[in-house]
Amino acid sequence: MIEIDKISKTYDGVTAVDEVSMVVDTATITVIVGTSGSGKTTLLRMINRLVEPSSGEVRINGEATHTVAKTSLRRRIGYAIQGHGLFPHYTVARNIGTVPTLLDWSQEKIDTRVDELLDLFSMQPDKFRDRYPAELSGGQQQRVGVARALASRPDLLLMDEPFGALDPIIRAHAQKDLRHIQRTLGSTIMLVTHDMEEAIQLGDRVAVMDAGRLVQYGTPAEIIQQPATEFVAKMAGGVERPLRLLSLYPVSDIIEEGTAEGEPLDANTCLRDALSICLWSGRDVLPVVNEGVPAGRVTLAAIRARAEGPT
Ligand SMILES: Nc1ncnc2c1ncn2[C@@H]1O[C@H](COP(=O)(O)OP(=O)(O)OP(=O)(O)O)[C@@H](O)[C@H]1O
Repeated sequence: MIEIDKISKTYDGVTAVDEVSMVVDTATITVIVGTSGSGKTTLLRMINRLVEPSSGEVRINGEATHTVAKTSLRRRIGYAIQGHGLFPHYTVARNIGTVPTLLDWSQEKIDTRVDELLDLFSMQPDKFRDRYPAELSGGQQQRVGVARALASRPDLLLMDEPFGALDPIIRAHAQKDLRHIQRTLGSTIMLVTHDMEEAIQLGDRVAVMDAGRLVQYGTPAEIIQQPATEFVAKMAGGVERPLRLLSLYPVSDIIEEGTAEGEPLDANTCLRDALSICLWSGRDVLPVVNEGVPAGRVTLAAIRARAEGPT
C-alpha cells in the first residue's frame, strides 16, 4: 500500500502540488490525470524522490520514503517515461537487466528474468534478446522500456506518459498489454497521463489534478457519473460521458435469455461497441456468444439503461 500524506511542492513561492493525500492499494493501477501544469509529474516524482517534497510524506508499505536512501528507493521503484529512455548502446537483454545487475543478481537469474519478460510482452526472446534499441519499432522499444522498469519486481512502478509517443492503434495495444501484465504479475502501478480516455480505460482508480490540487479520486465510473467539480465533468468528457461509461462494462453484464437475428457479438465486447453495432446495423437486439457458444442476447434498451447518469 502506498500512502501519500499531505504532500506539497513549492518552487520559489509557487505551489506546484498542494497538500495531496491519497492511498493506493497494492496490485492496482492508479492513473493521475489533469491538464498541463496541474502538478502530475511533480506528484509522481516526489514518490521516488526525484523531486524532494517541500512538506508531507510518502509511505510505502508503512515505511516513510525519506528514511530510505535514494539509491535503494529507486531500485525498489520502477520508473518508465515517455520515449522509453533505453540505453542505445546496450542490447535489449542488457537494458532489461539494468536494475537486476545493480542489485547483484546472478547472470543466470537475470537471463531467466529477461526471457520471461520478453515472453510476457510477446517478443520472442531468441529473436529480440540481442538486438539494439535502434533495431526495434517504436512500440517494441516502449515495451522493452516497461519490461526494464518491471525487471526487479519493484514494489511500485511509476509511469509518466508512457504511451504519449505512440500512434493510436499501437497505443491501444500497449494499454491492453499493460493491463494484462499488471494482472499477471500483480504489480502496483501509478501512471500519469493528460488523456482521460486512457485514465478511464486503464485505471482501477483515477486521481484528477487541477492547479496542484487533487480534486477527485475515485473509480472511473464515479469520475464519470459523479464528477466532483465542473472541471472534472469537462475532463470526463462532457456530452460523451454516457459513451465513456458504456466503455467500462462488457456485454456479459447485461445478457438476457433468448436469441436474436444476425451476426453475434462476443460477451467480452464493451457496451459502447455493442451500441455502435446496434446503430450501424439498425438492430435493437443482438445475439451474444461466449467463446463461440450462444450465450443469450443483449438489447438496445438494456444498453441505454446502463448509459444513464444519476437522476
Ligand atoms: N523544477 C521546476 N522549477 C520551477 N517550477 C517547476 C519545476 N517543475 C515544475 N514546475 C512548475 O510546477 C507546475 C507543475 O508542473 P508539472 O510538470 O508537475 O505539471 P504536469 O501536470 O506534469 O504538466 P505536463 O502535463 O505539462 O507535463 C508547473 O507550473 C511547472 O511550471
